[in-house]
Amino acid sequence: MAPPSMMTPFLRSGTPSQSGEHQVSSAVHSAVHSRSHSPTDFDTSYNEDLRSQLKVRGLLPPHVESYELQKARCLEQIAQKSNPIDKYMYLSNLRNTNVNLFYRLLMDNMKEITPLVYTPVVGEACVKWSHIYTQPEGLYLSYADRGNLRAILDNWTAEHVDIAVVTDGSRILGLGDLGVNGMGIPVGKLALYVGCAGIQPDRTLPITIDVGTENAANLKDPLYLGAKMHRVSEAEQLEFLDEMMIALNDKWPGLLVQFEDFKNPFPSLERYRNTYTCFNDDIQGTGAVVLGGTINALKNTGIPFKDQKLVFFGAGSAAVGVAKQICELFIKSGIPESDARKMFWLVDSKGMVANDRGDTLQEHKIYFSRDDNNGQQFKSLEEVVDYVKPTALMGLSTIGGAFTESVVRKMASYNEKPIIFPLSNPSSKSECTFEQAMQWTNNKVIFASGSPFPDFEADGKVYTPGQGNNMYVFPGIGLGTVLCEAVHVTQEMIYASAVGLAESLTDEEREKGLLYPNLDRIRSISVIVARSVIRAAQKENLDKNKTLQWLNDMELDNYIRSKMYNPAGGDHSGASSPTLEVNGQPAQLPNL
Ligand SMILES: NC(=O)C1=CN([C@@H]2O[C@H](COP(=O)(O)OP(=O)(O)OC[C@H]3O[C@@H](n4cnc5c(N)ncnc54)[C@H](OP(=O)(O)O)[C@@H]3O)[C@@H](O)[C@H]2O)C=CC1
Ligand SMILES: CC(=O)C(=O)O
Ligand SMILES: [Mg+2]
Repeated sequence: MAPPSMMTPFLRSGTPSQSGEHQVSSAVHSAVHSRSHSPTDFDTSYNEDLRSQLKVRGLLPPHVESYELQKARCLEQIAQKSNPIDKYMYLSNLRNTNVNLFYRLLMDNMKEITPLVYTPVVGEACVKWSHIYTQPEGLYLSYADRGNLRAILDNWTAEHVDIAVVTDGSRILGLGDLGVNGMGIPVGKLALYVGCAGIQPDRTLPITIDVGTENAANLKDPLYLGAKMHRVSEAEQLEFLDEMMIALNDKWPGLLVQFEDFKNPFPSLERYRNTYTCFNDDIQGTGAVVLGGTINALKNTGIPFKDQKLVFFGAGSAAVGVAKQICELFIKSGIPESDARKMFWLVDSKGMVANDRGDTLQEHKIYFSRDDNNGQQFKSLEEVVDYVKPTALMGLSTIGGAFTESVVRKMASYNEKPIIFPLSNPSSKSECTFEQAMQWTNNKVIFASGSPFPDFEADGKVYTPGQGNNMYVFPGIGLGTVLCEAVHVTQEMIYASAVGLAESLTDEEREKGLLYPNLDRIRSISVIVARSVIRAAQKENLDKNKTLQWLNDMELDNYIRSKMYNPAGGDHSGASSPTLEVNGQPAQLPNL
């Protein structure tokens, strides 16, 4: 996302940035006119009238192009780049110079482009961030600026911000502490907010807080863009976050803050969930997306809930978030809580999580810690799988390849249809691949992974893997929260998003045994998720926008669609009137 000063046609305010606007626009294009141009003015699809209005006649090549031609050029250029990081950089540049074209391209080619702007390629981009950096794409809040954060927010000139995604860079995907190089994650998540749920691009704000890093390579790297210091203490970080939350809500009251990729995300979630409008995507969004897929997977096994046994490899924020959401499904189905929590076995770096293991368990592991292992301790995943004989195996460990052939074959020997979800990101950290899971289970596996894998062909049949990635829910959670102006994001709203997702499968998708809908339908899925979230917020009386209560579901869906950003036409669900403005007036859009 370009800073708003680089996106003039979307901006409703004419407020110049304190420092950036003149500098940025002159860097893009020498100021040959009194009116400084935004990069977004340079769109070859603009017709003659619009070119005149914008004073860009002569600055653009003469041929007025259809979107199809523009798209063909973009796709050709992407195809010509020989490595993923070059494709990522091309797309970043396109987003910063022609936001409409970027989002049309993304929306029309979700399956192909999402992996280039999100997992897996965003992982590589983050690792290399300080080396591939060309321009600011979000707000960097430095520890050195504590006490002054409110003033720094004024440098971001957007009049409105609906959603901010914030990371401290301490656990970027499964790649560890990347410090400020983690900026690729808020940028990528917000691109999906726009592409998947139609949040207005100029109302999104990627934030990376720089509170140090423990990444030794970054600390030594002369090109590293963050402060060369070790991380501040947990208490100091919380104090900094307190200041940030106050400042954000002062500048943009009621904005939604999404916390992302914190190594220890529990303290901030507990601290802010009942005070501000916020959620943690790794605990709650992941919990919801995996619950949604699990609801469909459990149906496919035909095994009653009470007989399900789930082993989690990894017992961090994502694993516990997922286990809690699935546990809630069991409880809501009538299984007593004391029995439901016993259907889960967690495995961390020290082995199976049990009360008598001899170490002090972190707070978040205690709920699912076993007390029925009669003193037996299991160090390896395989030992736990032998002991439990699970119906489902979930991977949220950051350990690529951890679901070995032996483990996966055992899952297949215990189950007619084993559920195996290697959910760690990016692809290099996936606990196994789709191909491996298929081959080692004789194609019986019910599968979803965090990062995308290609289809697998066997016996003349094409099998499609599920992608259990929170990208299926966080855009809709955000959209619903923003539209009904929910004051908090509650567990009921998160749970509702999962149920909405699970129910969004078409009959055809169900017949094929899919767990998640086709990604090409993501905009309509986000409408369903948003509606589910809004209804849940209304039930809890957390919605400030009461007018939506009067709408039936069809009317509410139409309302949601009408509010979704749509880049200048195209046959996308949720098409709304274009947002392009010229000198504060709605622009006549070219007929694309
Ligand atoms: N698919 C999706 O949508 C999402 C996927 N994820 C992915 O999940 C992964 C984990 O994220 P998160 O929970 O936040 O990270 P955490 O760091 O909080 O958790 C990682 C967990 O894995 C355990 N672990 C690490 N090494 C081993 C090992 N060798 N053997 C067994 N367990 C091990 C850790 O053990 P210990 O507790 O002992 O340190 C910890 O419990 C990441 O790869 C992330 O990309 C996250 C969010 C969404
Ligand atoms: C997808 C995601 O949020 C993660 O891997 O952290
Ligand atoms: Mg994450």
